[in-house]
Amino acid sequence: MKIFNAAQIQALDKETVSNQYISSFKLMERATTKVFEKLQTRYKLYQTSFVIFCGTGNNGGDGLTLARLLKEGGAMVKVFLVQTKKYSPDNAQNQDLLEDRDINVEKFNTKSKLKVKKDDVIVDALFGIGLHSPLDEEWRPIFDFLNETPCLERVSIDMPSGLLADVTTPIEAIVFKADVVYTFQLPKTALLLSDAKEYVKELEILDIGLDLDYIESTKSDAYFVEQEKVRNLVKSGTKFSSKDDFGRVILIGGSKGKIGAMTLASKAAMNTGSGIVTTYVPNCGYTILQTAIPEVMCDTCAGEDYIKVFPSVEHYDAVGVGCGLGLHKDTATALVTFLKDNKDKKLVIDADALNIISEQKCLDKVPVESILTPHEKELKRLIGEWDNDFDKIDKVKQLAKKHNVIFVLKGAHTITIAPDETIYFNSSGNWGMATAGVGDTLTGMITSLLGQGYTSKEAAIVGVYLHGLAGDIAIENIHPHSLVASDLGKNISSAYNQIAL
Ligand SMILES: NC(=O)C1=CN([C@@H]2O[C@H](COP(=O)(O)OP(=O)(O)OC[C@H]3O[C@@H](n4cnc5c(N)ncnc54)[C@H](OP(=O)(O)O)[C@@H]3O)[C@@H](O)[C@H]2O)[C@@H](O)CC1
Ligand SMILES: [K+]
Repeated sequence: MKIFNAAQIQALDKETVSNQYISSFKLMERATTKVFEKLQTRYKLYQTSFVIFCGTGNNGGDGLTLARLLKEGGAMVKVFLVQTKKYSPDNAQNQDLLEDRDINVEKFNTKSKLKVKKDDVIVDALFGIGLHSPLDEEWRPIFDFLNETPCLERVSIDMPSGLLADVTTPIEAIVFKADVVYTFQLPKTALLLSDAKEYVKELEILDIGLDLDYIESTKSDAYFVEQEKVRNLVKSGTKFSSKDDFGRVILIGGSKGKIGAMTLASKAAMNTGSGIVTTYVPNCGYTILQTAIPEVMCDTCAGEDYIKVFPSVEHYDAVGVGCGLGLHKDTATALVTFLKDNKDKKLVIDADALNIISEQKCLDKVPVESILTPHEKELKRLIGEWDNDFDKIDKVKQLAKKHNVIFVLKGAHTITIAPDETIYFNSSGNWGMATAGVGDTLTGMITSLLGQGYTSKEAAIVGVYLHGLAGDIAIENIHPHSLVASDLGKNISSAYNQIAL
């Protein structure tokens, strides 16, 4: 699914109205009906009272439409409407339709005293994608009230008001803190970034039937990766496949006390479908690995507790480096030599291998089309501080382009950034996955896919999605708090099955 900026969405809105021969009023009704249907399943309408805050534009128009639909659905509804001289035409038309409906509509300004009861649902329909700059300070008392007053839940239509869709919103800006945001048709970049975590606790994208031809023909560099995209990329075996067809991969890493990372990565590589997985660990890991995973071959180096020499990787289709590797200076020297000696080998680089690359300042030695999978701290060591998420993405984009490598920035919507400056936000996964070893599992999975013949970009996109989906399937039976990295490995098979459906 493409991600559009606000201007592109507004153009899409116009194209839809023109190509589908409908009025913008009808489109608003269609969009809001989708929100209404969501609220209908979220709450028992006849027992719930909604206080809807409406702005002066079409976001406010959605709020007014919703008020009518909720009232018809049996809910109690109260509307606060921003006082102004000029409302958008669809907003004004929906105001007219509220007359004689026994809905209390109260006009307010930034100095007004508002009232919400503790079991009301607050609906924020103040500003949507028409917001052109951060809100003025005069709005602070209103938003402080909306964000702090006790209520049942906070719902935003399209955008949490105050959040800009496709450029950064300053940290101190005034923004509504939504429990759930129902956004129309396509996600907006700001909704997917961790900077917005306080404002978007849950996100749902509602298909409102906007013009598909326009979406198809409009260029975008950013995508939201969903199941359908991954389904089209996943390869399957044939009756005559042999283990050689599924790639031979090697995972290099481990140090005393961190062999578990290699166990997780190797097991995940097997479960993702590699024909043959070899692990290369220091001596202390040999018995552990051979006992833990009979399917994996184990090779060791001269070092007892850490890796002193890297192996030859000539005969492998893909190489994963870094899980549990440690930062011993001999390991660091060996890694730098390894990078220099294997310029033509695409690598998956994670954890301490990334930390060593930062310390040794040798990103330029990383083979082209390698995949780097840093979490936030590892990324900071690589690129330094950033001002905000948009700045972070820009910096990584430049680096990916300069070195011709892929970055996988692990997080809530793990972001894959390719050297051609395309960006992929992942849609699968859950908070239970914020636990040790989950990154090692991902490294094993991506390495496996690379070994199976996926391009680097595909391996990253598919690996990240599959990994998140395995986590989502795991929490069907395990509480997110109790999820551990091994649960992901166990559910890769179910994730494949679900994608194939
Ligand atoms: N996409 C779709 O297909 C569909 C979209 N739909 C809905 O339309 C919404 C977009 O509506 P929209 O364009 O009318 O803009 P909206 O967000 O209501 O705000 C406009 C008002 O805010 C004002 N304003 C702006 N910045 C400001 C600031 N910093 N501080 C103060 N004021 C500021 C601005 O003022 P002005 O720019 O005129 O000076 C204007 O008065 C979209 O989010 C979705 O909910 C659905 O109905 C149907 C399908
Ligand atoms: K809103």
